[in-house]
Amino acid sequence: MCEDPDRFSRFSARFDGLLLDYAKTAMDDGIRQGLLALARAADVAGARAAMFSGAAINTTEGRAALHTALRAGPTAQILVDGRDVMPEVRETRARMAAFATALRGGGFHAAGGRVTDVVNIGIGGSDLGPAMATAALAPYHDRPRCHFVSNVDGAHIHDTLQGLDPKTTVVIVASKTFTTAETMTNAATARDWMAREVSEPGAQFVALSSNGAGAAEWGIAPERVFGFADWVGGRYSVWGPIGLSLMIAIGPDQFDLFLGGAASMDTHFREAEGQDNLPVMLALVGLWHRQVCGYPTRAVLPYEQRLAQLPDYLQQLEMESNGKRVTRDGAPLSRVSGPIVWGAAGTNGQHAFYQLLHQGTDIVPCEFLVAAEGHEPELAHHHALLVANCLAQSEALMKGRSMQEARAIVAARGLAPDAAEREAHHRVFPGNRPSVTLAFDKLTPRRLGQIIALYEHRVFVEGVILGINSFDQWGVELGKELATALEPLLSGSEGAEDKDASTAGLVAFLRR
Ligand SMILES: O=P(O)(O)OC[C@H]1O[C@H](O)[C@H](O)[C@@H](O)[C@@H]1O
Repeated sequence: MCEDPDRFSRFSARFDGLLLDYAKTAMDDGIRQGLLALARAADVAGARAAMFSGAAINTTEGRAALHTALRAGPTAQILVDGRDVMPEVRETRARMAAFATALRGGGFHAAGGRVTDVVNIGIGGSDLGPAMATAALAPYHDRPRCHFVSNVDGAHIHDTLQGLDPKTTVVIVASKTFTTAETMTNAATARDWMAREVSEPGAQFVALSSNGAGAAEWGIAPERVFGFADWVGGRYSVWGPIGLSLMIAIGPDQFDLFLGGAASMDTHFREAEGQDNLPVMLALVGLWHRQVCGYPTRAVLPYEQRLAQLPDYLQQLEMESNGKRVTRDGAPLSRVSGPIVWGAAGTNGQHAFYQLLHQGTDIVPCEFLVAAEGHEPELAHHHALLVANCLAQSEALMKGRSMQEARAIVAARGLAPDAAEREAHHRVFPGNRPSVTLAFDKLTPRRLGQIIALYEHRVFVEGVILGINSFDQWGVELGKELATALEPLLSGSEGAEDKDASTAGLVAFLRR
């Protein structure tokens, strides 16, 4: 892949301020044509049209997957079961904006006056999206500090609430179902904390949920409940009410730009042809690596500290969507499921796990993300070093270092021949390790919206070609059921005799 001087122009695609470079993969014209033919054969275009139209494509749950409606423009009309859903979407967005504006501007009065801190309590899709996006857009924050609590481990809520003033804190309970055990446990703890100093704690609680009745029963007044339909999947929900903490942090105008970015990616995904279509090409490269080359994992490596949570976010988006063992019809999948997604921010990962990326025996396709510009012009030298590191890594993965080159390096050290030969082996890099780079001008709200939507559509295309339903998540159920049954065993009210030996032994040890 190093020799062809035209590779970059032939194996890259652009949209707006984004550039997708996949020239550092083993892709060639023939492979790309074959993959595009595969997409046509799987009728990706038809599935895409069905998704955007509001058809019930989430067949196992009998509902649409219409997160794109949450970011659709002011004139859009989208019918679900014959009814236009957009008036309600717009009305909720306007209510969110009014609430966020009041909270940011001091129009909302907490017991102690102006709100200083907002705590979002949620887990999975009700946490990862807003937490990731809020961290990503830190340069655009100008009002209350936003905190995120997800883990049922009491340490999480304890450490977050410590130091906050209940009289100037607003708690957002984010849960599509309003039944998730972790979230409801944390929400009750937050309410107790607030009740110690605030006479009417319910007035400082907000609910984001599809279960309006559940929120009302929990004591949150309807004016502070922001609802959404069941056709918004948890991991696709940052664009609507679940994004309220982000909207509070950056303001409704910047939030609109975030939505506008995603909407522009939607249009690009619907209109761009073949290899010009970024989500399609990202998906096809992913399928090529996983299904054809057989690489089991993919590393996501943002060279942007504020995107440090992107790998976590993408783990849910991709692995909960495409980690399935049966097709839409319930037949066993004749291929492997989507890859294991993992990663960390560069340059930190370089000093941790890149050793394996360069010299381990498994090949891990890497996905680098990097911006041309940072938000700290006074620290431009940091940014130059950051970008140099990003490009150096993909270059090193591609080029490697031959035994001959390693020998030359070792020779300069004047070692004895045996020792030199031994050491040279350690200094060989096999190279030809594939990577993709998503480069962009600057991590603005619009660009972040585009990047997230790009990944959503990539997951969709991969799911369609694999023939699976990317919008359900039955695989998380069993653990939840068993946890409910185990809790009384751990609190000691029931014996663990019926459990397997390992579980019973662990219960006995952990119960003390
Ligand atoms: O928003 P909630 O209903 O509380 O659900 C939170 C999360 O929990 C579930 O177990 C699912 O695996 C996730 O897709 C979901 O986002």
